[in-house]
Amino acid sequence: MLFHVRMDVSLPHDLDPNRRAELVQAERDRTLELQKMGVWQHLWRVVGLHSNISIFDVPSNDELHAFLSSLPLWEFMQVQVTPLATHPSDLAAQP
Ligand SMILES: O=C(O)C[C@H]1C=CC(=O)O1
Repeated sequence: MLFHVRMDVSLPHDLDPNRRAELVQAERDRTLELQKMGVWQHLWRVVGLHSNISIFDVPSNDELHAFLSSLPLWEFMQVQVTPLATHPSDLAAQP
């Protein structure tokens, strides 16, 4: 199942800089891991914001939630999920 996911990150302004650097590195490591697993298929930055638009491919809603909540920045994110279905006019979906 494909999901369009938007993550808006809001780190506290008074977060210790070392803790911030650790979290950002851990997030990067986990993001790369999920991409290598084929779970996190696309990742784009939203221009001008600490936000991203992503496409995930996972078997179920529960597994998507597990992957998203495994992200080190999870507690600092607002996440919007849109499940995707095949569009009948998509050329790639034509018989
Ligand atoms: O910065 C972000 O968009 C949040 C998160 C998603 C990937 C990553 O490396 O960090």
